Amino acid sequence: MAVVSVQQVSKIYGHRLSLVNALNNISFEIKSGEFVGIMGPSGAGKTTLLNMIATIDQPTHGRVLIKNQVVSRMREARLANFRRHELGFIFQDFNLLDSLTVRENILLPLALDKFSVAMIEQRLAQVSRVLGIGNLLARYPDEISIGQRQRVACGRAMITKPTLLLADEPTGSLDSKSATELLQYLTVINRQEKATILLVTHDAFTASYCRRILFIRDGQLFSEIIRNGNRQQFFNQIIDMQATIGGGGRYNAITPGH
Ligand SMILES: Nc1ncnc2c1ncn2[C@@H]1O[C@H](COP(=O)(O)OP(=O)(O)OP(=O)(O)O)[C@@H](O)[C@H]1O
Repeated sequence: MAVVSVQQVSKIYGHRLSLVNALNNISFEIKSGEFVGIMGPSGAGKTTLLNMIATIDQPTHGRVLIKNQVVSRMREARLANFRRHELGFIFQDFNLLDSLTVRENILLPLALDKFSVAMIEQRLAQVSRVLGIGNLLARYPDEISIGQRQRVACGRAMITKPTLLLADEPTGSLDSKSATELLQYLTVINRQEKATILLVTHDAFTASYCRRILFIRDGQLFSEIIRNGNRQQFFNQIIDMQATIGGGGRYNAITPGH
């Protein structure tokens, strides 16, 4: 089943005299349980595309469906509810609240729902186990490492068991060891929790954990590669494609093998 269906989406920013065609008639689908990356040179339209799928922004033309619902035309009140139940977000800068404990941060998305205490505890235990943060629950964000903070942010994104986990440069603020750990956790989440994951990255090492990469350039789908062999081979394929597409990335690739 297609979890995400992007149908002939275009996005034009600006006014009559200064129009920017950020996305240009782009179409693709993401199936349930996939782990997909979006890559492309700076200005290619990656964030714009992620924002459309995240329901943060709306296309100028075309439509975006998530679980067969047209989110690109949904009214805000319904959208807020949809977002809260169906989507999980992981940002580069974590967005944790410093005045709340790790436990409170993770449970925040459940605050508006009426779940039983037993259900909440069970889900928290599950998420903490998958992410290895069970011993950090009583601490505050400034009492844990950067890598642990990103795992907590990941826990908060997962707590509602969202249909789709969206990540914008999730390893951008992490050192290579923490980045590797996070990517291994995302792989476990993808396999064990059957979470569909979509991430945007400039970094070939991060992208090599995905199973499929969509490359975009000038707001259009340029190419797509699917992982068949091991991660090192996929990493090399990604580097080759980056060279083909031109522009590479803003960040230096973290070399694999860490
Ligand atoms: N709010 C906006 N108003 C006008 N133009 C915009 C706006 N947001 C993005 N753009 C333009 O749309 C194009 C795509 O931008 P976008 O941020 O999606 O690219 P990106 O691939 O995410 O780039 P980067 O890798 O540098 O983050 C760029 O030309 C950008 O300048």
